[in-house]
Amino acid sequence: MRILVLGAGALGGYFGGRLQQAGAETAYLVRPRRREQLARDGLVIESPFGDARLPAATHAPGQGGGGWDLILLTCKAYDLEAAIAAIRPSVGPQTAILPVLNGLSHIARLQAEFGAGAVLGGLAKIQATLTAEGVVRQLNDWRWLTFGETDGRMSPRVEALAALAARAEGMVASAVPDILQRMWEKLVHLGTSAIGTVLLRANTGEIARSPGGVGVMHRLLERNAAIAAANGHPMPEAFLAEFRALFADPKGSYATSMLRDLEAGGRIEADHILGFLLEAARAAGVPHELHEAAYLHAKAYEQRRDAGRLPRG
Ligand SMILES: NC(=O)C1=CN([C@@H]2O[C@H](COP(=O)(O)OP(=O)(O)OC[C@H]3O[C@@H](n4cnc5c(N)ncnc54)[C@H](OP(=O)(O)O)[C@@H]3O)[C@@H](O)[C@H]2O)C=CC1
Ligand SMILES: CC(C)(CO)C(=O)C(=O)O
Repeated sequence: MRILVLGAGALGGYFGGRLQQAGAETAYLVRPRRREQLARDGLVIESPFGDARLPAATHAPGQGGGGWDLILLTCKAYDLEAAIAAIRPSVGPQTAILPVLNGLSHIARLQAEFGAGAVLGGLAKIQATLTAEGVVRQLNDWRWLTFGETDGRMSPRVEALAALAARAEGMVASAVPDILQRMWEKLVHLGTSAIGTVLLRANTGEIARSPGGVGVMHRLLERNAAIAAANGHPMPEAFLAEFRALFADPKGSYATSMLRDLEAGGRIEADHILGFLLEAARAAGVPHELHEAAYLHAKAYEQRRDAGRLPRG
């Protein structure tokens, strides 16, 4: 399978590298700084499932050529428009686009641009980061990539990707017939975790050990589940039980990529995740004062960051 990976950050570097190791012909569409790192050091992965240093073929955005079976789209949401422009010349009639971004609204945007049939649904459950030195570091043993056709068909192309990924070390990939339901579940999971950890600037254990912390997280979980249900995606009871337990665990150290990005002074997907959920809560008539506070907190952070007034680490 020929795979073009947009971005060689945490997820693009990790899953792209693992699929490359499994035998895919892989190239990375990257901007100049990352391109220099990859040319100098190769694609470096540090992982509980085995470290790797792989040769990485790279192309500049917009110059990836054609003939790709799959484009793995791994940018952050705030880079989506630039990423669309970067992959456009590489999308042919046989190319499937698999975005692994958190959130939901990018699917409609990609479908509007490339046609509904070109776009798969996808989600990643992993904790990974790209260090300043260009190392893709997997932070724990989470390694799940889930994808499927948005119309639920188990098509030859999703089966082929699942078969390739089954040969890859350090990842568990599943082709599923209900990817939109899975993406809503991920949004409830991530949305609750991100609102809580970003608003309170703490991981789930630190929140659970603080007065009222478990109650706040559980209220958020219920409200996000109510939003999903109002959109036709009720959360299964087993899913809710798993996350109630996670958010109540005083020994937990669960954090989100949004909290990591914010603590590093980086850009965050405030509109795509927090703004989206706030709008969806309003539309569904779900109480949303916590959503409002989290979104406001994130937008005020962006103001401060853009003005260069973040404390120096
Ligand atoms: N990290 C995690 O643990 C998880 C992340 N996610 C989600 O996955 C998505 C990706 O996150 P993550 O991998 O952490 O992000 P990263 O910031 O680590 O990687 C994104 C990469 O995309 C590149 N990129 C963006 N736009 C372009 C472009 N136009 N052309 C070329 N390269 C581009 C960036 O390059 P440059 O360096 O040039 O900016 C960057 O290296 C997000 O939606 C996130 O919420 C989901 C689950 C877990
Ligand atoms: C759900 C979670 C926390 C881990 O996959 C995530 O998606 C993130 O950190 O962005």
